Amino acid sequence: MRMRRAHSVEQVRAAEATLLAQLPGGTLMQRAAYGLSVAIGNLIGFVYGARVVLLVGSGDNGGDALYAGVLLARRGASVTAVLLSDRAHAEGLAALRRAGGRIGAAEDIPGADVVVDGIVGIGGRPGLKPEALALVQLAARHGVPMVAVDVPSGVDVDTGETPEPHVRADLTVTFGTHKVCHLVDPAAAACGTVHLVDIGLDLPPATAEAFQAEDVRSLYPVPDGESDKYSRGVLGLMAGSAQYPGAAVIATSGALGGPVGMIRYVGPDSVAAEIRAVHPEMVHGEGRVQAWAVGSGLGQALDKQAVARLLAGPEPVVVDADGLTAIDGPVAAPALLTPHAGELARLLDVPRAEVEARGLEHARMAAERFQATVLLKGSTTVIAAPDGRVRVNTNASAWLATAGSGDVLAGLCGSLLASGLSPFDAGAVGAYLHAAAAHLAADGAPLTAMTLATHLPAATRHTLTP
Ligand SMILES: NC(=O)C1=CN([C@@H]2O[C@H](COP(=O)(O)OP(=O)(O)OC[C@H]3O[C@@H](n4cnc5c(N)ncnc54)[C@H](O)[C@@H]3O)[C@@H](O)[C@H]2O)[C@@H](O)CC1
Ligand SMILES: [K+]
Repeated sequence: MRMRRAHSVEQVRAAEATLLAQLPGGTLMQRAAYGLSVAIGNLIGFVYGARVVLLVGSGDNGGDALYAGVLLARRGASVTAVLLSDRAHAEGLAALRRAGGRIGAAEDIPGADVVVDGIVGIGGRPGLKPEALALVQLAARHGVPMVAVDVPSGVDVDTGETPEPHVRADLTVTFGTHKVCHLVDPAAAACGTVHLVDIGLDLPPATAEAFQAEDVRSLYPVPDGESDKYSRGVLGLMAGSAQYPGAAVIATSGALGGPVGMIRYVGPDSVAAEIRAVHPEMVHGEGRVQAWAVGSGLGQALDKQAVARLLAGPEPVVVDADGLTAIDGPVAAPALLTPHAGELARLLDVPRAEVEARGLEHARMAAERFQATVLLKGSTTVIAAPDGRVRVNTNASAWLATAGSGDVLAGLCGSLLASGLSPFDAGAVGAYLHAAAAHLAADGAPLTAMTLATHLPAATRHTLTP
C-alpha cells in the first residue's frame, strides 16, 4: 500500500483539463462510470436483477451516475433515475433510456438494493437541498446501501467540514485521486469505504497525505550493526509531577516503545523513583540528549522558563499538554506540538467548537503562527508543517480516547525525534504506530495507556514486516 494522497478541487480541475484536451470527448466520464459500475456490483454482490436507484443532480457527477447506470442496465440490473434537476446530464440520460433504464421517484427507494448518490461532486457547495435530503433520509431509514459518486454530496470537499446536512455513504467511489474530504473528519467518516478509480490524471504534489505501512517502513530508524545506545538517540523527558507522576511513567513507556536508545528524565526524585520502579533502564538527571519531550502531566509544576529554554533550541522538542502553555509565539527549536482540540483552541484563542469543526484549517494556522509542526489529535489526526504540507492519520481507534494515551504519543514522537526523524516525519510515523498499537491492544475492547504502550513493539513489528 502506498501513501494515500489527496488533492484540492482546483488541482483536480487543472489536471482534468489537461487530460480532457488530449482525449476524445467523454473518455474520462466513461472511465469513471466503468469503475463506479464495477464497485457498485462488488458492493452488493450481484448485478443481474439488482434494483439500482440513481439520485441525479445537475452536473457531471450525475453524468457519472447515469453512465454507470447504463453499464449496470446492460448487465441486467433494473435501473431507475430520480432527477433532482431539469438540467440533468442530457446524453447520459438518453443513454440510460436506450439501455432500458427509466425515470423514477421516491417510492422506488425503499425496495432498492442500492442507491447511488450523483447529486453533486467536486462542483458542489456544502449542504443538500430539502428535496435531496428527503431522498437520502428515506434510503437511510430503509437501510438501503448508499454509494457516493466521487464524494458524499453535501460535504465540504476541500476541508472535510460538514457544516450542513450531507450524504452518509457505505462506499465512496472517487476518481483520479483522493480529495481532502476522504481523509479528514468529519467528512471522512461520511465516506464509508473509499475506492479510488484511476482515470489517468497527471497530478502535482498532494495537498494532504495519509500514511500507510509502507511509508512508515521507509522512514523508521531501524538500528544497524554500528548502532549503540547513544547513536540510536537519547531522549530528554521533562514530564510528570508530584501531582501527576503517572504521566512521566506512561511517556517513558511510550518512548521506550519507540526507537530511542536511552531516556534521561529531568525532574523531581519522587517522580524519578516512580519511573524507575517500572523502567529501571531510565537515567535520572541532566546530560546530552538528541531531543526533548516536554509537558505531559507537569500540572502546577510547570516551569515555563525551563520549557521556554528548550523551545529556544537547538535540540528538537515535542511539546505536549501543559508544556503548550509556555508557547506564545514562533518556536526556534525544530518542534512538534501535540495538542488536542481544546489545547489548540487555547493556543489560538478561538472556541474549541471551531477547532473541532475545522481541524485542518486550525492545525495549518497554528503551524504557520508558531513555525512548528502541529499534530492535532482527534478521530482524524492532522499533522501540519509550517511550510504548508499536511499529513493525516485516519486509522485511529475510538478506544484511544483514554487517559494517558496522549502521554504515550508524546513519548513515542520524542523517541522518533531523538532517533533523527524531522518533526513532520516523527508526527506522521508516531500517529500511525500509536493507532496501530491501539488496534492491537484494544482488539474491540477498552485499553489503558500502559497496555497501549506495551503494544508499540508488536505494532512496529507488524508495520515494518512487509
Ligand atoms: N471534469 C471531469 O473531467 C470529470 C468529472 N467527473 C465528475 O464530475 C464531477 C464534477 O462535475 P461538475 O463540475 O459538473 O459539478 P457537480 O456535478 O459537482 O455539480 C455542480 C452543479 O451542482 C449545482 N450545485 C452546487 N452545489 C449544490 C448543492 N449543494 N445542491 C444542489 N446542487 C448544487 C451547481 O449549480 C452545478 O450546476 C466530479 O465530482 C466527478 O463526479 C468524472 O466524470 C471524471 C471526469
Ligand atoms: K456525490
